[in-house]
Amino acid sequence: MLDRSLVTFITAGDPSLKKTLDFMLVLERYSDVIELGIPFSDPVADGSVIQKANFRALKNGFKVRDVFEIVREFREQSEKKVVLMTYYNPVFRMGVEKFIRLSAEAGVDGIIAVDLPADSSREYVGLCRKFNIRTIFIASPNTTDERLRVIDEASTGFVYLTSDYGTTGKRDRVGERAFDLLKRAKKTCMNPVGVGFGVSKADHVRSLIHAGADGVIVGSAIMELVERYGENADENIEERVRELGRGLG
Ligand SMILES: O=P(O)(O)OC[C@@H](O)[C@@H](O)c1c[nH]c2ccccc12
Repeated sequence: MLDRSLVTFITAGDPSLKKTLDFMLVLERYSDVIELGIPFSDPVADGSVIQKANFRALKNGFKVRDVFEIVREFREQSEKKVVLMTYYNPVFRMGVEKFIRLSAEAGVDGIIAVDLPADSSREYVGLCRKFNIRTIFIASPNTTDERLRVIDEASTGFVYLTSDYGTTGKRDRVGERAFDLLKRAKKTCMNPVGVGFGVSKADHVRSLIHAGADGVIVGSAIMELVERYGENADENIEERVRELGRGLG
């Protein structure tokens, strides 16, 4: 699913469903995969920028079903890959099979269920295979090689490497931990690997791709623009994503 790819993340429904579609149509011109986040009331893996985006979207009345409608409308205008990012709770509440089926019908390519451990995902992975949805599981710097193998086996899209401990959010630099994990993952995993958490400058993108990453994921550096400019963020997003893409070489 990744090959020198820029993956761009936005939270669905912030500041509105209509603007989410507009932003996706900006992102798709400069990125290879769009990761669309489903707002959740207790986003424990997220730093303050994306937390606040979640709360704004929920306050605006976002419903999980809305995300399928956005993807359906996006599909009328673009063939770029779309991956849903969600906590497991909304999937579980809707019913796992129904969630995956509605995703597939809308034109979703993959799902990241961020708090579903790879080793308890058998049923979920089987259903994703059935509906032709790629699975993406997450590994972090403290993940052992043995666990990396389990994560790789459950994944069919790519393996998501978090650059650091803690939550999503911009960081000044890409630390050694990210490069260590990347090196281990490239040895251990059959899937392509993407690195996210803190990637916010073209230089970060360049150094990760140079170190062997198949893709990088950028979220907070985009969502902070939505926080600042709201409905009018399109041009700022375009400028930032274009600049980040330069790092792909
Ligand atoms: O925001 P950052 O630091 O650029 O990281 C990407 C991230 O936003 C996106 O992939 C994401 C948003 N919420 C998540 C929760 C868990 C894992 C990943 C995510």
